[in-house]
Amino acid sequence: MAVPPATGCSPEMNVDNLQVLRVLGRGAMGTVLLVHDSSRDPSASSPFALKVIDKSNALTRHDANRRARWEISVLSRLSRPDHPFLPHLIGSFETEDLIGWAIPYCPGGDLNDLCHHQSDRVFSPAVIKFYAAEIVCALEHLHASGIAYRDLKPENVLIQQSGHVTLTDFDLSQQFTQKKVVTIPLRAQEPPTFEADSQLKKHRKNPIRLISAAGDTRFQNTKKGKPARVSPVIRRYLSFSDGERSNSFVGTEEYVAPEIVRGEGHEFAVDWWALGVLAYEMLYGRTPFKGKNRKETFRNVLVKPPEFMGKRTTLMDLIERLLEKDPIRRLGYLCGAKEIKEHPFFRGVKWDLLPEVVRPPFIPSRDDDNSAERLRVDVGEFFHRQRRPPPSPLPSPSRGLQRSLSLPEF
Ligand SMILES: Nc1ncnc2c1ncn2[C@@H]1O[C@H](COP(=O)(O)OP(=O)(O)OP(=O)(O)O)[C@@H](O)[C@H]1O
Repeated sequence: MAVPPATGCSPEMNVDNLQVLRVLGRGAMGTVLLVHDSSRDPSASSPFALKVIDKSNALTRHDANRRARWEISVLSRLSRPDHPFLPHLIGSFETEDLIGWAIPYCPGGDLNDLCHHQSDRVFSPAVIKFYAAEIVCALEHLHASGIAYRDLKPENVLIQQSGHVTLTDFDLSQQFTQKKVVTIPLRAQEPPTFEADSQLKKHRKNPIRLISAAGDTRFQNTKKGKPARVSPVIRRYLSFSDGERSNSFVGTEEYVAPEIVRGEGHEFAVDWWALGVLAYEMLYGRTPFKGKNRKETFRNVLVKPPEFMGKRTTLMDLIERLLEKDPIRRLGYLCGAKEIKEHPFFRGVKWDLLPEVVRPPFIPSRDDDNSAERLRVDVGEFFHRQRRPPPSPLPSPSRGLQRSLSLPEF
């Protein structure tokens, strides 16, 4: 995969004009800052998000540069034309120490934060329908561009000022040059049985992001995750007669599809699996396969059917069909997003009008953001300060007192 220079495919930005307002988030790969361009927007009325990789960081430098370039190139492709639920690239820069790229700022935080603010940490089916529908549209666009996202999880679904979603973080995505054409028919599925139970309200702790390359060198030696210890890795290329597939182990533990755990080739269907996990999490407040440890989680991913509580609904049916262990039988495998959009859970959704919905379930308040404290330091200086070793601790008052008290003895 050719990785272009950071600024080779996007409007170049002058880093000296970029003023940091505050830190939006820190990921395994870089720091995301809220910035404004002091030359074009001195009053900071239209700030944007700037993701910056510090090339001098020993922990990330092995492949962060390469992944940064990849993310920039994906974003620049997504910007032609823009999609309402995907970010577009505002611009990028590269200096001796830093690579940075700007995307629109999403002031509503992510779906994980939003879920935590619900009284019982779950969303109603109507809210799930709204967010799932927008995510389906975003994935449809990515897949039509030949890109498998491979990192769908609530933390990567950001909420725009309008309340609509934006997917973020494309460094694990992969381009497939060949389009999938499949002729294998879906087999009929037995209707499952369900136990009545109260809704589970526990929430998953921070997921561990996994990247272990089995043939994909882009993801080796990264800080982001420990290698997955799934053995033996059996690759059954022959079970998939068509199309191009990746054999890298990539994704976030609780969201990885069984074919990734098995080390088989995988492609776009891994995103439909992750959508099933996400929809389950929005419904029950926990992911469906989480075990006591990674080994148990993977075992559950491979063999455990998802448990559903309560009266059978179309949402449960959708989730179950997305969480089909065999990717060939999974909803979305044969005809992509079209199949998912036609599922009864989405009945009544006016897909073309989704971006125009004026009252999404949650609209961030503008006041929250204006009241936040602003740093107002330029990007270069911000990272310069970050690299400085922490000052040595001052003597504690009691120690200082003891020392001064003991002075007369000398
Ligand atoms: N456009 C944005 N608007 C607002 N906040 C953002 C934006 N992009 C990223 N963030 C915040 O920064 C955090 C880290 O961003 P991101 O996931 O892209 O970084 P990363 O280094 O790739 O992290 P990861 O560890 O998931 O790989 C996000 O969880 C989010 O809170």
